[in-house]
Amino acid sequence: MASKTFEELFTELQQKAANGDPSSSRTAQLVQQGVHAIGKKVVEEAAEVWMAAEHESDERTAEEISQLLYHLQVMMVARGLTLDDVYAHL
Ligand SMILES: N=c1c2ncn([C@@H]3O[C@H](COP(=O)(O)OP(=O)(O)OP(=O)(O)O)[C@@H](O)[C@H]3O)c2ncn1[C@@H]1O[C@H](COP(=O)(O)O)[C@@H](O)[C@H]1O
Repeated sequence: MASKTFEELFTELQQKAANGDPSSSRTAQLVQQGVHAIGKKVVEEAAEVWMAAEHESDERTAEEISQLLYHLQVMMVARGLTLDDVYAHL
C-alpha cells in the first residue's frame, strides 16, 4: 500500500516550495538552488534507476524510481508546471 499517491506528493511539494524552510525541507532547498541543480539530480537519479534495474533487486529498483519521480516533481514545481501540464502529453 502506498503511503501517498503521486498527486498527494506533488501537492505537498508545491506547498514546500512556497512555504518550506530550505534548512529543513529538501524540496525548498532544491527549488532555491534552481533548475540547473535539480537537472543534475534528475540525471543522477535516472542513472541510478538504470544501474539498479540491471544489477540490483526489485526493491532497490523501486526505491531508485521513487527518487527519480520525486526529483522530476521538484523540477515541475521549480518550473511552475502542473500535473495536468504533463498529463496532457501522456
Ligand atoms: N520523496 C521524497 C524524496 N525522495 C528522494 N528525496 C531526496 O533525495 C535524496 C536521494 O538522493 P541521493 O541518494 O542522491 O541522496 P544524497 O546523496 O543525500 O543527495 P545529495 O545531497 O547528494 O543531493 C534523499 O536523501 C532525499 O534528500 C526525497 N526528499 C523528499 N521526499 C518527500 O518529499 C516530501 C517533502 O520533503 P521535504 O521537502 O524534505 O520536507 C516528503 O513527503 C518527503 O518524504
